[in-house]
Amino acid sequence: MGLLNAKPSRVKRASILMLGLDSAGKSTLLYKFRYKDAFLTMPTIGFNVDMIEAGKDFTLTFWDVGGQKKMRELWKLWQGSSCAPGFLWQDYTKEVGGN
Ligand SMILES: Nc1nc2c(ncn2[C@@H]2O[C@H](COP(=O)(O)OP(=O)(O)OP(=O)(O)O)[C@@H](O)[C@H]2O)c(=O)[nH]1
Ligand SMILES: [Mg+2]
Repeated sequence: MGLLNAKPSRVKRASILMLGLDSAGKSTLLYKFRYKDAFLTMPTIGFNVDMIEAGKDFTLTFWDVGGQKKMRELWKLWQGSSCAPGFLWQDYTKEVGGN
């Protein structure tokens, strides 16, 4: 009964799938979004999932999937899902080289 009377949630939700090779910086970016700070990360085994309130009525769910070769097998699990794919690659040489 309670469920029948429940009002539909006004909160909008979206999911972002973070894909990229190992050490591209996916987990670092997610922790930065989540905690506004850089974290010491470990290579992701499997995946991390985190929900972030992006606005008053808007939440984003991030799926951060490990990018090591043996983890890339998992990527296909999200095939056909409603997640928006976000590919991440990184060229750190620009940071250290100053180009
Ligand atoms: N210089 C520099 N290092 C970074 C940056 N982003 C991440 N790193 C470093 O790169 C390493 C790997 O970062 P992660 O965020 O764990 O990489 P990942 O893409 O999650 O890797 P997997 O979990 O193995 O798929 C860590 O030592 C980070 O500190 C960046 O923008 N600049
Ligand atoms: Mg990671």
